[in-house]
Amino acid sequence: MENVIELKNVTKKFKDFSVKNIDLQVQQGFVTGFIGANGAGKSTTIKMMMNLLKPDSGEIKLFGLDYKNHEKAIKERIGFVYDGNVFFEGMNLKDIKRIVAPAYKHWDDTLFYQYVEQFELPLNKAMKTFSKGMQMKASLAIALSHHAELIIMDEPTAGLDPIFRRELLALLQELMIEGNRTIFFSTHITTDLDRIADYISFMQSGELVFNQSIHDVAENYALVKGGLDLLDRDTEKAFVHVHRASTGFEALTDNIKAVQNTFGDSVVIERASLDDIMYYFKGGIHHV
Ligand SMILES: Nc1ncnc2c1ncn2[C@@H]1O[C@H](COP(=O)(O)OP(=O)(O)OP(=O)(O)O)[C@@H](O)[C@H]1O
Repeated sequence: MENVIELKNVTKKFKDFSVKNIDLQVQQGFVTGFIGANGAGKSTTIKMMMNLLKPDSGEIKLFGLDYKNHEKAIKERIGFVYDGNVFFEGMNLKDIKRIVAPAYKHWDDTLFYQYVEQFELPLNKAMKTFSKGMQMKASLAIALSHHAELIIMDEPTAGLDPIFRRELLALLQELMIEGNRTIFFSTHITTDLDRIADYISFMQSGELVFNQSIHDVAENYALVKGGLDLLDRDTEKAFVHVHRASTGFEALTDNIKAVQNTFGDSVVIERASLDDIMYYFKGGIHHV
């Protein structure tokens, strides 16, 4: 299976924060949701994938190509959407299209106008008058109109109303029918991912905690509830993190089998949501 995105040991250091030793492979033909708390390093990683930021060390390849020698060829194949006004504020969508279209070999005017109509976007109004949702739609219409094989989005659903968010997810699903497309996007709305993601990449404090299929995440992680008397130095090893309350404990495990072997029927094991997983990881790996 071809890796559309490949990061090998990628590191980027800022004054107070680093993205560290990221190894990530994104396979062709799947949707990957990129999750993590505020400031985890998602946007920094996406910017490096887009060559908007240079890593201090490590290797980044898109479609097996590096940016040093193949920037134009790579960008031709990517549709990039991010939360923020990419375009010149005073311009309208028609002017922007006139500038952007010639940059792409596979630009499709018919498709562009189809999205403009579908997203109900005005062509002659200055972009600065657009609402956040309209700006996101405009950014999407441009990104989708050159038959990109890979769509990379940084929080595309942020600031969108629930109806358009759902429409956007349906649109992304439709785009995936073509088979060889790949979508990689960051989001804080993890329930969106239950609808469309095949893989989940989870970043915390500048490190990639995992990149797993949504099926494996469900198989590997669970919430465990039980009495405090069950916890000791050894039994706690089965957990990523434990929360204690006077009524008992609640913990996240990444090893359901070990929990079953250790505790048997004396604990309750429940499905962990992506939010649960992020919440417990934030508590830190806690083996006593
Ligand atoms: N150019 C920069 N110079 C210095 N620090 C930076 C720079 N860009 C990002 N950072 C810092 O890196 C950290 C990670 O930021 P980043 O935007 O990658 O996180 P994120 O996971 O996308 O967060 P959010 O979900 O809130 O958008 C933050 O602490 C931020 O302040």
